[in-house]
Amino acid sequence: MVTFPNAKINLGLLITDKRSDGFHNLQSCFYPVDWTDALELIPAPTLAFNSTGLPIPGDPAQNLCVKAYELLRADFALPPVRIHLQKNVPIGAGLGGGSADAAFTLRLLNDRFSLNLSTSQLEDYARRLGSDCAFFIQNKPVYCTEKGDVFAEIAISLKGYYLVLIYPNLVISTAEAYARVRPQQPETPLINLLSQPITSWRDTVSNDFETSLFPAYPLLSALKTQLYALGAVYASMSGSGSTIYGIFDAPPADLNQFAQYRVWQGKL
Ligand SMILES: C[C@](O)(CO)[C@H](O)COP(=O)(O)OP(=O)(O)OC[C@H]1O[C@@H](n2ccc(N)nc2=O)[C@H](O)[C@@H]1O
Ligand SMILES: Nc1ncnc2c1ncn2[C@@H]1O[C@H](COP(=O)(O)OP(=O)(O)OP(=O)(O)O)[C@@H](O)[C@H]1O
Repeated sequence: MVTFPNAKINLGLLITDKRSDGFHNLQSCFYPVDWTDALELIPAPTLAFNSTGLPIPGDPAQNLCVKAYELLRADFALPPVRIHLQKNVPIGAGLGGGSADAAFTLRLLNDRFSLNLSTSQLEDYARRLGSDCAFFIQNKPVYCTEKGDVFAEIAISLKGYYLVLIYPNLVISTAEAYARVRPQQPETPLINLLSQPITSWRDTVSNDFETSLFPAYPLLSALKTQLYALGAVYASMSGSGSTIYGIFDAPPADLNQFAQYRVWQGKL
């Protein structure tokens, strides 16, 4: 069985306070994007994992796909499998790539071995693997709060818009990015700002990680400025970076200026 774990972008990201467990509460909208890895799972004599494509730092035995398998094997009599991951989505990019791989592994195992786990049970397992993981179980636009793993409906559709993602070959660790932020309660909840027309977002919808990361990495704010200069209706950093995205009414004319970076473009 093969599936295609996709990336996400954050439409706004407000970090409101630090929790007693060391994590941060946030407000954001997660929006799925069609930049994908490929994940294959087949029964095998022993558990095996390998990946192709972008190199994944760290021990393969600690890969989030393996962790997802082991999490379910602790509760169910799962047979051994061979997991193959073709890694395309950049890492340390704010695109949730590793989290998607973990969530899609849970979903594949649930389907392949008829575990009959409900959506909310799968989300509970996903939460144990990472804050972003639970989103990828339903994988639809949501408003999220708390650690980024509690979801509410949001009436938002960017259908018809065009998205450009620029990954500037810069790995930003999520933990380090959180360590640099100063949490702050917003005057207006993000959901109210997102309910206004997208043309207003440039002045109202922000990503709090930009405040601490842009001074350290001027390239990131330069990329955002370039996307606005190309006509983006809205541009921002995704998650804890380093990907900068632009939302356009129509495909932008000239992306050659980003040739040295990894660029993804497509319809939303
Ligand atoms: C930046 C976002 O991508 C926004 O969508 C997410 O909040 C990050 O989620 P994630 O990569 O799944 O993060 P996790 O693997 O759960 O946590 C990595 C590290 O980030 C910090 N962390 C993460 C999520 C959160 N709400 N508060 C935090 O402080 C913690 O130091 C944690 O040790
Ligand atoms: N399947 C996987 N894909 C990517 N990274 C993985 C995976 N499994 C484990 N990891 C580990 O997670 C680290 C990346 O985590 P990090 O949260 O910074 O990035 P991310 O998963 O690309 O998404 P985001 O930046 O949105 O959180 C890698 O350095 C790697 O050690």
